[in-house]
Amino acid sequence: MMGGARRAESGFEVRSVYRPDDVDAEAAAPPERVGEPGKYPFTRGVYPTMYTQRPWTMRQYAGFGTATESNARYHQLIKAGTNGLSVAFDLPTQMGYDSDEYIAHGEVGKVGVAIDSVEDMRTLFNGIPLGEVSTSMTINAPASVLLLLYQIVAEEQGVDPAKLTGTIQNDVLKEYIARGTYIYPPAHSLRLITDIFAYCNDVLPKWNTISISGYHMAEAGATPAQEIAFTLANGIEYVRGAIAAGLSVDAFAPRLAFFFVSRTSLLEEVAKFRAARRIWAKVMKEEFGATNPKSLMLRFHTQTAGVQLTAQQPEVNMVRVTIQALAAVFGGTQSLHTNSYDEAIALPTEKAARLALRTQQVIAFESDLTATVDPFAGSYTVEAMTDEVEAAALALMSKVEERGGAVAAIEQGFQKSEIEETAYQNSREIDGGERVVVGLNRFTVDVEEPYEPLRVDPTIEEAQAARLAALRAERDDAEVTAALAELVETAKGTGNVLYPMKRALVARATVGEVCHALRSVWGTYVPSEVF
Ligand SMILES: C[C@H](C(=O)O)C(=O)SCCNC(=O)CCNC(=O)[C@H](O)C(C)(C)COP(=O)(O)OP(=O)(O)OC[C@H]1O[C@@H](n2cnc3c(N)ncnc32)[C@H](O)[C@@H]1OP(=O)(O)O
Repeated sequence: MMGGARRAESGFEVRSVYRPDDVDAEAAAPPERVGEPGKYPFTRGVYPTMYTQRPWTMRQYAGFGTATESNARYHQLIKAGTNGLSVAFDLPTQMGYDSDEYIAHGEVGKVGVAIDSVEDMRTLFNGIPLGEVSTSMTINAPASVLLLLYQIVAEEQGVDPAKLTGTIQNDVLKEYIARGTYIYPPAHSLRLITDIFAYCNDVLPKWNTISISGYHMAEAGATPAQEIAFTLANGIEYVRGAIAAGLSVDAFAPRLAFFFVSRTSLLEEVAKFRAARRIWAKVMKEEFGATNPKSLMLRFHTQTAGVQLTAQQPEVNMVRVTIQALAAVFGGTQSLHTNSYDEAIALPTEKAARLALRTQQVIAFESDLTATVDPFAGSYTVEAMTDEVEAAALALMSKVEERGGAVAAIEQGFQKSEIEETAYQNSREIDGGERVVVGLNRFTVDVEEPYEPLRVDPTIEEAQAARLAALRAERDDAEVTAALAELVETAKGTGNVLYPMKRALVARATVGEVCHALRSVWGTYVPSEVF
C-alpha cells in the first residue's frame, strides 16, 4: 500500500523510522525477550548454531497421479538436491475414501497421489531408503492410517521404526477452520490425535506427530497475527487434550511441530516467526509446566505464500518466491517449500519445480545467510515489530480463550469469520488498487504469453479401481473383516486404535475401509454455519 502511514498486515502502524525507544524496554534486557539462539524463549531460533551447522531442510511438496508417477518425481527431486520428502495426497485419500468409491469420481490423483492400500505405499517409496530420508505427509483426518502404512513399508525395507524420521500434518482443528478435509467430530478427532501422540512416543519416538498449521488460514486470508494466534491456540488445545488423556507433557511436546506461510512482507514475517517462538515457549513453560527444553521449542516448516502468486506474467512469481523464502530463512525456519512460479495456474511442471528448489539452493549456498544466526536480532525495526505481532497475537488468543478455547471458538465460527473479514478487506484493497499486485492491478501487459500446463492423466481412476479389485480378490477377506471388527471395538472403548488399525492395514484393508470403520463408530462432523 502506498501513501500515508503504512499499516502492517497485522494491523499495527509501521513507523517510518524506528529508534531505540521504540523497542519495548524489556527487549533491551535480552535474556527475557530476545536472549540467545537455542535458549529460552527461543526468539533468535531453536538451535544455538542454526544454519551455520546445517541449512534448513529443503522439502518440496509434491505428488500427483499414481504412486508410480509420484515416486518418479521424488527420485527427480532427490537427484536435484532436495533433502526431505513431502507427500501430497489426492482428495479422496485425504478424506478417507478409496479411489473406486462414487464420491471419489473425478478427483483421483488430481491434487496429489492416490493411495488406497499398502501396495500403493510400497510403490510410492520404491527405491527410497526410508531409514535415511525424512518424509512429511500432508494428511489430516486419516493421518494415523498413512503413518502406519509408512511404518509397514519401512519395516519391509528392514528399517527400525525407532529410527524413522518425518512428520504427519494431523492437524484437524485447522481443517474445521480453513482447509476442509475433516471426517470425524472434534472430540473424536482429538482422541485419535492423542492416540497418535501416545503410539509415536512408544513406537516412533523420532516422528513429528503433528504439524500445527497456520499456512491454510493465511491462504484463506488471515493476517500474520491471526495466523499465529489461531495456530498456537489450536496447539494449546492439542496439548490440553493429551494431558487430559493422561500423557505427560514432556513425553509428547518435543515432537509437536508447526507450519507457517511466508509472504513478501519480509520484515513483518520475520517478526511473526520470532514472536511465534517466544509465545509458544512461554505457554509451554508457564501454562503447562514443561521442563524439557525441546518441549518449549517451536520448530516449523514454511511454505512460500501461494495466494500471492499470479497467473498473469507467471515468471514474476520467481521474484516473489525469492523474497518469501528469504523471510522464512531470516525467520529461522527448520524446513522450507518454495512454490513453483506456475503454481497459480496448474500443478508445477518439472522445470518450474526444479527452479523453485534452485531458489533455496542459491540462498543456502551462494548467499551469506547461513554464516551467522538471526542477523536481524537487535534491529530496532524487527525487535519492535516482533513485540507488535506478539501483542496482536496474544490479544486474539485471549479472545479464543474467552470463547472457551479453540474447539469451542471453532464451533462458534469465530476464527473462520475473523479470517473471512480480513480476506474481504484484502480483496477490496486489490480491486481498488490500494494494494499493489504487480502484473495484476498495476504494470500489466496487453497480451499474456501462452503457457502449457501439466495435466494429470484422466485414466488414473480406472487404473486405481482395477488395482483395488485385484487386491480385494487376492487378500484374505476373513482376516481383514476380523481386524476391522477389532478396530471398531477399540474405537468404542478407550484403547489406542493404532494397534488394531495396523493389523488391518497389514492384512491389506484399504484406506477407505479403515476410515469407514471409524466413521461407523464416531460419525462425521457437520459444521454449523455461522453468519
Ligand atoms: C499447502 C499444502 C496443502 O494444503 O495441501 C500443505 O499443507 S503442504 C505441508 C507440507 N508440510 C511439511 O512439509 C512439514 C514439514 N515439517 C517438518 O519437516 C518437521 O515437522 C520440522 C518442521 C520439525 C522440520 O523437521 P526436519 O527434520 O526437516 O528438521 P529439524 O530441524 O528437525 O532437523 C533435523 C535434525 O537435525 C537436527 N538439527 C538441525 N539443525 C541443527 C543445528 N543447527 N544444531 C543441532 N542440531 C540440528 C535437529 O535437532 C533434528 O534432529 P532431532 O530430531 O534428533 O532433534
